Amino acid sequence: MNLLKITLNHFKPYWRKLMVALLFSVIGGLFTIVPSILVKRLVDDVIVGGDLNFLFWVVGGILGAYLGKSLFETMQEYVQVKIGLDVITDMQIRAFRKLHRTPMSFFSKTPRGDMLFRLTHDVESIQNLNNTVVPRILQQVVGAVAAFSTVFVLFWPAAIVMFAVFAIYIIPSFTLGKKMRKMSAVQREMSADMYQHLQESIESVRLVRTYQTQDIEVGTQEKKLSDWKQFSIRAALIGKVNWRLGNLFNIAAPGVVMLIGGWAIWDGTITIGTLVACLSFIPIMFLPVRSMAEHALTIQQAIPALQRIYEYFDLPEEHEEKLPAFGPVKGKIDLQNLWFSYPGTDKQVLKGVSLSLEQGNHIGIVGTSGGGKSTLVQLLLGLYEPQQGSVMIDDKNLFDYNRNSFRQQVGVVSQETFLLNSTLRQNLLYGKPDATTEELDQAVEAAGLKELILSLEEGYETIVGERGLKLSGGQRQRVAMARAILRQPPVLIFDEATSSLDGETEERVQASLEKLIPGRTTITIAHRLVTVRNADVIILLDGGVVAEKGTHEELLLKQGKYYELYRAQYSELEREMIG
Ligand SMILES: Nc1ncnc2c1ncn2[C@@H]1O[C@H](COP(=O)(O)OP(=O)(O)OP(=O)(O)O)[C@@H](O)[C@H]1O
Repeated sequence: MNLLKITLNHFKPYWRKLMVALLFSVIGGLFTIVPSILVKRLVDDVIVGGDLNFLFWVVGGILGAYLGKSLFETMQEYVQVKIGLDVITDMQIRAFRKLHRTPMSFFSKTPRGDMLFRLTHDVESIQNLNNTVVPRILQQVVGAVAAFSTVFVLFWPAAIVMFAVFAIYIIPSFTLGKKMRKMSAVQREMSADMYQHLQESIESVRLVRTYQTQDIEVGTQEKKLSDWKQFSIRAALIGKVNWRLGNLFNIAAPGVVMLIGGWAIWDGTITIGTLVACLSFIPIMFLPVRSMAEHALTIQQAIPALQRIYEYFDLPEEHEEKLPAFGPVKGKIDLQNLWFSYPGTDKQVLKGVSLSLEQGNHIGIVGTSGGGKSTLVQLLLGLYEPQQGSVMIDDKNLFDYNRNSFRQQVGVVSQETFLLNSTLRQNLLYGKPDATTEELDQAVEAAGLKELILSLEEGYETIVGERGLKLSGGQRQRVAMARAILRQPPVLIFDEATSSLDGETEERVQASLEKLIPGRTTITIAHRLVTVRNADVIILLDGGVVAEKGTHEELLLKQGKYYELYRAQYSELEREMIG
């Protein structure tokens, strides 16, 4: 990965602003050298030459140069901070967008903490570099170039000596810098790992309390922190050595310049003022180097951070954006001979599953736990691609189209309902942001949520709390249903939509669902057979194969696995009632 190339590409759209920043910094740099030149005149004309009138010019000039430098450098910093923030925003959004486009398999193998760390802390590290270090170093580099050129004109041997000292310094500093960069990358990984553990631990606080594993959790974090601490101490030591090295050369350079300068004055080649000016240029010339050593940590942290963000730019995309849109879905579904194992695993989850649904049909999928029911739905939604077989919707191969345009026309209600930490209205509109109030009211009514909304003081504007915890399971489920209804989707998928509810609530939710089904192709996954008994066809998935297929009555008559499940789930009396 070419870090520099990708970074420069990000700055490309802002090249005009960058030029402005550079111009300001060059003007600021010119003001930087004015005081040293005036000091030369002070020594030669005022102190040695006795021209006291010039003293006022010197003092006024130094003051004016300081004001000019401050003004232009502030303007440069302002422009650069703006560019920096623009670039950082672009990078974060690019990585975030990529995450939302990458195949689902990425999420099964990547810890959430790691993703969050990259999009927050790594971005922050780059921001620190962009906002403070880069503008300052640019000013200092421009100042150093101006100072070097002036020394060259005034007394070139001094410039050569300074350059040589600088070159000698750079070699060890470069080696140390390389080591620091490597250590910083490891440190970054360690920090991300700690963040991930903290996040997991806090998220699973109920589990931790129930199983009384607080001490294990804290112990694990302590161990991680201790390793990180040891490593950080070593990294800091190398940083300090690097900085001291910079200081050493900062002292060595004036010594050598004094030596050759003193000789040249004695020789009559230069004036005392020239030597004083040359000496006063030395700190300006070494400033960028010292600054780099001083900010080494920020710089070294930002490099792996950049690398980690750029890794996301290279993530594969689930499908090509340029694929054609699916167009209006009618609802004919034909899954042919699907073979599937999750990426990175060997286990065949689906082994040649086929099923066909005409538009408006209702299919029930039942079976043993882990039989592949949810996986089948994920394939149907194009979230994963089968290794073999085809997913045909309305006689079109789903994978030849932009899958998002198909998913937009599918209503999914699953066991786990994700609610935003926002108002009920916003949660409902998630299914169709541009829905009218009338459509919203109708969906709420159909999902049996009207009573609840009327009973709430703030109605639609009630905040449903983080993860919707202020709503009961049944209410959450109905919000999910209203979302699905709002879309008026031609295809509906219920994945254990009612399984976590108590009997009474389930019946009410089920009744709302039944109202939704007519005219739409519907797939219902359920453990409880009563949920699917009205389906046109039911398949029983067992170990990744369709073990049985038929209507509720046909499957009962068959007296196979479906019948066994039925007997296991219901008592004789219940069986008589269900039929
Ligand atoms: N993201 C994943 N990565 C790897 N394996 C997975 C993943 N999701 C599910 N599996 C495996 O695939 C198999 C089928 O899982 P699936 O969730 O489709 O079963 P299911 O029939 O819906 O089960 P249940 O009724 O318990 O919800 C299981 O063995 C499961 O361990």
